[in-house]
Amino acid sequence: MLAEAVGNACTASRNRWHNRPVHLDDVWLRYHRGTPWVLQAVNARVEPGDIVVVLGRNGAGKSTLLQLIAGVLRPTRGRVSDRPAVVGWVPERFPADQAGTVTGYLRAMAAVRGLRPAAAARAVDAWVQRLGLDAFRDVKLPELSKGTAQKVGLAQALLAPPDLLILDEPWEGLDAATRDLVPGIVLEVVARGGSVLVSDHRGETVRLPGAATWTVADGTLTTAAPDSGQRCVVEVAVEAADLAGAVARLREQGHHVLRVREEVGS
Ligand SMILES: Nc1ncnc2c1ncn2[C@@H]1O[C@H](COP(=O)(O)OP(=O)(O)OP(=O)(O)O)[C@@H](O)[C@H]1O
Repeated sequence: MLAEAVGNACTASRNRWHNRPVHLDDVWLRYHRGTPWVLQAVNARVEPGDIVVVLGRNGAGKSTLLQLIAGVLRPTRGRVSDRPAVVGWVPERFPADQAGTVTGYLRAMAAVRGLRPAAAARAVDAWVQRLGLDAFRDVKLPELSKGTAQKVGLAQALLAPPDLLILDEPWEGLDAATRDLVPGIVLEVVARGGSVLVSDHRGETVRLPGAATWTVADGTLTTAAPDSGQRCVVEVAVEAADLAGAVARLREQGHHVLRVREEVGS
């Protein structure tokens, strides 16, 4: 199901103009005729470079909204337009009841995303290493633990660098070590001009400082821009021989250097 959904999302959106905001125009969704609306009259845009955290209680409609933006669901009314060429979608629960091994599945997903076999193999190796999946390369998907399956779900979304990365509750299913990798992965997507949406019902937004927040409640969406006064601490390791120069450059660029210490374990 995921392969099909991702394939649909990719082909439906291929050839669209890159680096334009994704628009949601008067989007309404209900799952079945005659049932209550899950989302009503939603208008929003996701700019390139945006990080958006989607908040809301259980059942509020966060996953529904993310799936509409990913192109996995179609609005009942209204439209989602200007979705970029490569959309990475990580569902809340990776559907592990599929045939194949971890590497077999990931290579197939890389092919769905248009990677040639050599590039696919390189991308799979890189993400298998980075996400600590090496020991599970030849394990069949249904035999994976829930947390390991979630990592495969994350890897498949990153095989081709996504212009839009959509993570549904990444803090829920992933192990602690992988959760710690998520902010860095998000920043890499944004640094390349992509945008990222992350849903979160546990209030772990602190892991993504500088993000805009969207709140889903009673079928409506309320958006809030990032706090413009907020500052973040970035730890940067530099060569000791270049320390003075690096500190001077950071100060020239207007950054506040808080302290300098030796890197432990280097
Ligand atoms: N496939 C579906 N068919 C019918 N109703 C659905 C379906 N998926 C979700 N819903 C309903 O739509 C509403 C919104 O669900 P959704 O999963 O989007 O909420 P959520 O905010 O992501 O919740 P959670 O935090 O628990 O994941 C809920 O009432 C849910 O029961």
